[in-house]
Parts: sequence; C-alpha cells; structure tokens
Amino acid sequence: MARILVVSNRVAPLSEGQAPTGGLAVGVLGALKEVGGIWMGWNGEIARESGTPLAQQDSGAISLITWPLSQYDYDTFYRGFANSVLWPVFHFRTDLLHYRDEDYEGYKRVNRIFAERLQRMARPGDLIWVHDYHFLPLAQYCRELGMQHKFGLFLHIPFPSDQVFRTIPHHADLARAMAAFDLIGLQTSDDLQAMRDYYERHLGAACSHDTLVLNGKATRLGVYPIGVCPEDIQALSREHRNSRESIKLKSGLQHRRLIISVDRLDYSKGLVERFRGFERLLDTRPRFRGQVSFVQIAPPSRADVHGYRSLRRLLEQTAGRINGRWTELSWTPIRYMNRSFDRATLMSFFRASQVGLVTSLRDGMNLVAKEYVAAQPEDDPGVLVLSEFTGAARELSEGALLINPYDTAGMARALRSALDMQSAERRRRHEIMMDVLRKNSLTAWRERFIEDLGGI
Ligand SMILES: O=P(O)(O)OC[C@H]1O[C@H](O[C@H]2O[C@H](CO)[C@@H](O)[C@H](O)[C@H]2O)[C@H](O)[C@@H](O)[C@@H]1O
Ligand SMILES: O=c1ccn([C@@H]2O[C@H](COP(=O)(O)OP(=O)(O)O)[C@@H](O)[C@H]2O)c(=O)[nH]1
Repeated sequence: MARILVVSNRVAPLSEGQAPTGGLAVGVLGALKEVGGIWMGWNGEIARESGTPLAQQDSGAISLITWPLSQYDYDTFYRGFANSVLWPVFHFRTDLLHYRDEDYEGYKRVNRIFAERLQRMARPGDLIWVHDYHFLPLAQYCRELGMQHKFGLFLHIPFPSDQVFRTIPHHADLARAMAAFDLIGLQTSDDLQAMRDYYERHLGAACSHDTLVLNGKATRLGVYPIGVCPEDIQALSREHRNSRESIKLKSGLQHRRLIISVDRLDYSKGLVERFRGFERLLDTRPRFRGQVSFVQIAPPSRADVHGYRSLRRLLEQTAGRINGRWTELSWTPIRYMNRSFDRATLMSFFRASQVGLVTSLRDGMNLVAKEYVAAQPEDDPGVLVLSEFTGAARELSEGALLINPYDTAGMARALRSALDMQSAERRRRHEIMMDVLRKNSLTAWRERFIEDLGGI
C-alpha cells in the first residue's frame, strides 16, 4: 500500500488526554491511527523564521513533522488571508471579509514553504492528502517544483455559491491553482454542486458530475462526509461515565435535565442565536424554569482575528443578561465555560445530557453532532437538536430534530419537543442515526478518499 503523506495547518497533539483544537485535527488523527502515515503541519508556535526548527514526533505508525511560523507569516497567512478572507467567505460572511495584498502574499509564501518541505519529504509513489482552505494553491506550487505525485484536497468547510466565492480578491487565480489537485473532496453534495457551478460558469471548465476539466487538466470531485468511530466513542463515554469531571457535572445539576453544546468560540456556530433560543424556552414554557440547565462549552478560538473578540463580548453579555433574569438561589440556567475538555470527559458529558444542541449558521460538517449521538446510552439516549445548515444535517435528518437557527421560536419548540420526547421515540431516532454513523464512519471517509485518489 502507498504511504500517505498528510498536510494540514493544524495538527493534533499525539499525547493522550490533551484536547485537540477542532474537528480537522480530531478527524485526521483518528483516520491516520488505523493506517499510519506522515503528517506535516504548523506546530502552533511563533519563531524567528517559518519552517525551522523542524521537529519529528513518532507515535505508533504516525510520524508528526511540525515547524513554527514567523510572526509575519502567522499574521498574514493564518490570521490574514486564511481566517479573515477565506474562512468568512466560505461561511457566507462577506461582511467580515478583510482583504490586504500583503496577506495574500503571505498566504502564497507559506504555501511555497510547505511545498518545499513536502518536496524534500515525499518519496515516489506517496499519496499526498492536503487538508482545508489554508492550502488551496499547494498542489500547483508542488507541481512547479517538479513533483508528479497524486495530490488530493479535502475541504472541511462549506463551498459557497458562485456569487459569494467571487467576492474573494484573486478568486480565479486560486481556483485555477486548485485545479492542480487530482481529487477534491467535499463534505456534502451541495458543496460539490456549488464548486462545479463556479468552475463552469466563471472559468468555463467542462464539468461532468464528478470531474472538471480546466485547460486540458482533469480534477475529480467527490463527496466524502467526515465521520467518527462510533464504537470507540460509545466505549469511551461508558468507561468515563463516573469520572471525576462527570460526577462533578452531575452533582452540580442536582437531577435537573441537561442541554449541552460544545463549540469553538466561532461566529459560524450560532452561539448567540442559541442562547436566545434557550431564553425563549424559559420565557414561553415556565415549567422548565429551575428544571433544565444549559451547559455551553466554548473554548476560545482565533482570538486575535477580526470578529472573534466582539463575539466573545456579545456572548458574555447575552449569557449574563439571561442568567441575571432567571437565576434562582439554587439554579443557574446557563453555565458558560470558555475552556476545553479532553475527549473522554466530553463524551461522558454528552452521555449525561438529555439534549445535544447544535445551531451553526454554516458548518462544513460539525463532528460534535455525530459524537453526541455516538456517546448516548442505547437504552436511554438523548436527543440531537441540529441546525439544518451543518453538513451533519444532510446525514442525520431522520433522527435529529432539525432547526433553523435564525428562528428563535422554532428552536425553543424543538427544545421543548426534545425534552418531552418519550423513550421509545428517542431510541428509534438514535438507532437510525447510529446506522448512519456506522456506515459513514471515519474509516469509511479515509478509505474512500484514499482509494479514489490512488485509483486516479
Ligand atoms: O485550526 P483552527 O484555526 O484553530 O480551527 C480549528 C479547525 O476548524 C475547522 O474545522 C472544520 O473541520 C471539521 C472536521 O471536518 C468540520 O466538522 C467543521 O465543520 C469544520 O469547521 C477548520 O476547517 C479546520 O481547518 C481548523 O483546524
Ligand atoms: O473542549 C473541547 C471542544 C471540542 N473538542 C473536539 O473538537 C472537535 C470539534 O469539531 P467540529 O467538527 O464540531 O467543529 P470545528 O471546531 O472543527 O469547527 C470535536 O471533535 C470535539 O469533540 C474537544 O476535544 N474538546
């Protein structure tokens, strides 16, 4: 079997017990654990120069090769073009687009540094699997260095509509460079359709349902919804159900029912809308006052990027206002925590809760939704209330209660239905969702992508 060389900006810590940042790191780590490979990326640190020193860490069959970024590259590549242009636009937030020429230059420079590293590291026959919007031109730069490998790109975030994508300065250059990949994987068929539309309408590419041809070069397109390992999560949540943290959570609840949400503190996650939905539940259904607690775990993310700091302030105000209005001596409605938890603890929290609430305004997939389902006890599962604007909603629509996060009253109604749902109905829905999770597992995601890339 060919060796797999993975490139992503964010990599997961290899040591047990540390909370990884975001679903990409969780997903790639899980996928590589099974087959091994080399994983290259940023070590999360700032140094004098990007790319050195290079560190290698081995764990089982995975070799992690990481390096720092210079302050300037971090500012222009990561904070700048990646997270102030591509991230907001791909999440349909053109109002948050902040473009600067120097950021675009930095983005291209860091991509060239990664291309050079990759060239030194790759052996003939390696399959190169690149992840996410940080590296749209990477395959193009590698080709310019003479690399003839098979390059695959998996985009973890949504692909926006043609009109929205065109708000990115230099969008056509980026899209032409992306066509240097042999395979581009997307989370949903909507994303694939949007990408195809752009190439067809704007660049005049010839597109069939799974291939686009631009200037004589063919790129395969495919839908590969990222998944989880349901059995591992089930086992983890069972084993840790009486962990210290889990017992602390339960004793704080004093037998009240629990709604739980876990997200990076990001404007794409619909956190403010969610707080308002919970407030509406308390407003309109007095019987839930004092009876239901809402725990929001929201580790800070990209705190130095435009839009994130003001979101944090708004959330603090909103949670403070709602708690100020409803808190009783023995009950706090919202417990809002800006910290992360390790995976095992999170899964035990999911197991202890009656409702998992996901309200993203746009989300490539949302692994938390899938993890919530997998962590439930089969005989008494909780209910997933899920935004229709997540990739996960495309797979879990039969088992979850789907909501539009902009519809506050609708969200409150869904929360009420979830809290009132009878056990038989909960079990029925849970079974349907578990079947989907088993079918579209993390293993299936990796196998299908790598098989398709290898077969090109
Ligand atoms: O690396 P950061 O800037 O700290 O951000 C964390 C990651 O956020 C995004 O995750 C996405 O990938 C998930 C798994 O496929 C998906 O479920 C989720 O919908 C996406 O938002 C981002 O795409 C990653 O590059 C970041 O590492
Ligand atoms: O305190 C935390 C918060 C989140 N996560 C994990 O981070 C991932 C978040 O992925 P998701 O796809 O939901 O969203 P993203 O952050 O990638 O946009 C999930 O696996 C969570 O279990 C974690 O391990 N600890």
